Amino acid sequence: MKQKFKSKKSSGKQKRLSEIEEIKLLNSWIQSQKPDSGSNPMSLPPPPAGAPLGRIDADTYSCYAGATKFDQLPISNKTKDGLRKAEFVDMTDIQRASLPHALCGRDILGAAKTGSGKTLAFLIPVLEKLYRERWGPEDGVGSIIISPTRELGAQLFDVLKAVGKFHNFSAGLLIGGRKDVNTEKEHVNELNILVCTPGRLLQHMDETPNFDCSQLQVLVLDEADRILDVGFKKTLNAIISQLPKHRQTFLFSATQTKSVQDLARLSLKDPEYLSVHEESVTATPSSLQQTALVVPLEQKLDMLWSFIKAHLNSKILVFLSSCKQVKFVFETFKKLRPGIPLKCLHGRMKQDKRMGIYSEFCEKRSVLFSTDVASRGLDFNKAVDWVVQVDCPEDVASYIHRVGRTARYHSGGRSVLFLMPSEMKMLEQLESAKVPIQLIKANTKRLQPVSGLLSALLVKYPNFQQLAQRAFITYLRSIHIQKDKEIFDVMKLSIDDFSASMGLPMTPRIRFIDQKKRSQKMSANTTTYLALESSDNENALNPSGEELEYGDFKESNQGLLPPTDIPTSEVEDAVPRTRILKKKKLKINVHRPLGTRVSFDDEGNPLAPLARLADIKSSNETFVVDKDLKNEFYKKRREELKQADKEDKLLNHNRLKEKRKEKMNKMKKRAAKEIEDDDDVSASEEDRPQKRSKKFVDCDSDIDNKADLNTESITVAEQEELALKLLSTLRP
Ligand SMILES: Nc1ncnc2c1ncn2[C@@H]1O[C@H](COP(=O)(O)OP(=O)(O)OP(=O)(O)O)[C@@H](O)[C@H]1O
Repeated sequence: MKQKFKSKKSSGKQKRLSEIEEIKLLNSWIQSQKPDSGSNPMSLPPPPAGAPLGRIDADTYSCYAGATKFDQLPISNKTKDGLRKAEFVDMTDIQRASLPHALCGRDILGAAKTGSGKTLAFLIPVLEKLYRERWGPEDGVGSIIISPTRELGAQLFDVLKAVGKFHNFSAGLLIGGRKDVNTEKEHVNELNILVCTPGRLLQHMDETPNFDCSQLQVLVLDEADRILDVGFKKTLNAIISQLPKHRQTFLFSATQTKSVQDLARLSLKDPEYLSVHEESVTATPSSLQQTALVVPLEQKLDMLWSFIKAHLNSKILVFLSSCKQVKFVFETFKKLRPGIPLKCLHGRMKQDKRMGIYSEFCEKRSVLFSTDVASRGLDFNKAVDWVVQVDCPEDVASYIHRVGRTARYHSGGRSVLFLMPSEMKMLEQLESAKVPIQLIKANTKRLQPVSGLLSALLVKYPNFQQLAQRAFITYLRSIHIQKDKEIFDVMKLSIDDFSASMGLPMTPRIRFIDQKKRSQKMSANTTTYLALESSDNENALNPSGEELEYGDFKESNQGLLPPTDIPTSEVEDAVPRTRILKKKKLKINVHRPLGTRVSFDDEGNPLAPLARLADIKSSNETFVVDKDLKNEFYKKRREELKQADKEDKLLNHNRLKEKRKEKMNKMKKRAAKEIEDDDDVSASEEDRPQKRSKKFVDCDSDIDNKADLNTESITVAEQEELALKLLSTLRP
């Protein structure tokens, strides 16, 4: 037993010694054969087949910069074993270009087409850095890998587990939507590698006691351009401010940021910019066949239905622009049973369900309706056959990531983009960004209309009507908030036909469109009005000022992120007009700012009150309000209001006085009459209490007061009479 313990101890020591030896060798190899800064290792010749690797003699090492296989790199045996086990042998272009630089400690900005193996390009150097630093459990967080979505985080974590299988690091997946945040908090400080979404990471930074990243060695931003855009700006800035500046940083994406500001925010030090496909003829994988179809808005659902029916043996990923649309199309199509399993994925789903759907779609032939939550990074296990973009992506980058869910690594794939006639400019933008897309004509003869079926469904299942209304509104709103107004113009859409195509019996009224129409009319009349009211309008159009959801996705960037929760108040649809008006009357907005009341000029044009004070300052008809005049205007208005208030108070006071006087008169008259009656009737002594009791019961007929009756002081006859009177007051 003792011997066994001894031999175990000595084998552990042996292992440590050999690890130290290995690290020493790796460090010397890396340092001696460093590629030149700014060079692209892919341009170097690969080591000749059968040539010795690593140390050749005392001070000579093999050149690793031109390596084409993982085995030729100065990486640990543990990583090599992990790679081998996962069947990774040859490197892809981005791996060949970036790994030699990353291994020698440089910051990397890596760009390569979708599905080209960027994940390993940053995971291998993370493992190697910590290994060479002999990172252990007591050293805490050594590397943070940030992903914009939970699903991508989970996928990265799986690859890390596979490649790092033989290492001893502890790693954790920290993503939103998980209930076990408290357990996470207990263990997060013991983790060496964190794979996380920005929100969850910041939550730990804010809430977990003693959460310490001060020793961080490597920071990775996967889908860097997405994480650096406005949606994550605040969160990322808060995270960065808590990280040490002295670290290695990797930024990877298929559509990389080149913004100097972004790089400055991350304090990158002379980063290596490795864009391996920049010279490529196309920006998308060459094995991807891309087509576009002109589909008017009102035919989109018919086209999608027909497409699904014609591809029942395929794995299809369908992109729509909002959660509500995904829900509507998924629920209604599911009821119509197209003959292929349907699934949906969006940011409003519970995390467990999201993960379940993601894994199922990896395994089975089916149709997955999704928002942009599935647009980046996801590598669905068995190839996706088709990517269908029913709603136009917000920009070229978004298009590239969406279609990139198919044709990954060496496999092929196809994609189709539905474009409305008003969105044809997108085709030009794609072509100029080197996206080879072919415009084809839809065969409308084979179109299988679905609108009739949807109408029937909406009648049968009233809750579908609500779904349809919300989907209708969120779609229009998603168009409205797009930045590129040349492509996205909500006013160009045939809204009634669209509503009918969804099976809706009436077109829902939408405030922001009504407002837009009104303001268009007004802008024809007066520029002043618009200039003064514009900020108000904006609030009305985006009432929550919401951080819109992109998957997780309480994350903003108006374009990328599908607008999700439109308040139901924006739906004014099928409710009769009178009811709406009634409701509206009750809703008085007490917070309505002064100056939004509309006045009219002599010709009947609407005029904002302050417009009267406006001066035309320049020839381009900009109206400027004089500050003094404005103050005077408000002062006068305040005085007017004060005066009106005073008058109101006086009026009320007089009214109350009058009422009191009337009451007094009535009482006086009644008393006088009673005295008269007493004089007329010669009543006996016994009669008197009767009178008193009568007074009691008659008094306001208040039956609740009956307990106050002083029954002790009155006779039986009086009591009987009282009881009778009481009963008569109770009778209906
Ligand atoms: N060297 C390699 N040998 C074989 N397969 C690889 C290699 N590197 C990556 N792959 C495979 O290629 C596929 C795509 O890799 P990965 O997800 O890293 O692509 P990506 O460039 O990050 O894509 P995206 O831009 O969409 O995020 C994965 O299935 C991965 O297993």
